[in-house]
Amino acid sequence: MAEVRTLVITGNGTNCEKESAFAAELAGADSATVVYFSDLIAGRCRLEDYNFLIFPGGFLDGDDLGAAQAAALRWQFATTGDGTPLIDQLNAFFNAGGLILGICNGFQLLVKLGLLPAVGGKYFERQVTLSHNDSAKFEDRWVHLKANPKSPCVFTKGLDILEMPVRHGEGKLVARDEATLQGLVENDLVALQYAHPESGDVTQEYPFNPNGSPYGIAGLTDPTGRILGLMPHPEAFNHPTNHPGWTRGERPTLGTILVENAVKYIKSR
Ligand SMILES: NC(=O)CC[C@H](N)C(=O)O
Repeated sequence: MAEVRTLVITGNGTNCEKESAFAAELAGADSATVVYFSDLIAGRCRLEDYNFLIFPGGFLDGDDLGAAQAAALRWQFATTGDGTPLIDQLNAFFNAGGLILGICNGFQLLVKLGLLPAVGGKYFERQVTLSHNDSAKFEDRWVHLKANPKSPCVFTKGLDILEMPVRHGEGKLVARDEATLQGLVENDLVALQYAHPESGDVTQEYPFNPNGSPYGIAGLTDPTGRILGLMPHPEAFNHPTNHPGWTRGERPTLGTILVENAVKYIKSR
């Protein structure tokens, strides 16, 4: 049984790193370490020592130039203590079978880095982006999600309807053209979609779809299913009392089930 060594990367404006590490601990990970991006640059921490990487939510660089845009450039061009490109470590981490979870701002980073959706196995090539919500304002509310049973995603395996909070200003998936969007759907890279709370059907209706994302896209995976990026916050629903309906007896599945699935997957290898 493989040991689950989780790394949560913080600094430059993330704000959900502790909750993300807590979610991994709760899910049974053997360790969950929070490190600053600067620790990677200085060579004090190496990605090869871990097998589960979490990019947490927040406001990297204050969302200047677009959410996670500056951070994506930092990842692309930074070199580490020994002068080698940091991106090589990330590439090697993924090729060694590591799992990657990007939550909200972390999802924006994965998309801008081109790690998602990687249609056709083309990694580190930006294919889509996440842009301003149709409402043109920050959306802070609970949403219903439907997991796509056909998706290869290891995080959403066996799941159906989930509930989680969203809190973002730039959550609408935007592609160059309709064919690109179709490619995501046809390749089952859409892992999670906003759903109507009553029918459970995928929805474009505001506010159930909080940002106007086409096909209700709330989360994407890559062709291997080992990367998940999503706008909602699974780590923020780690106990029944987090849910607004808990005093009425509502007990939906915790958001942290996504992290549990990841931990189980690594342990089963
Ligand atoms: N909660 C988050 O991670 C927010 C992401 C980003 N800052 C946005 O507003 O879209």
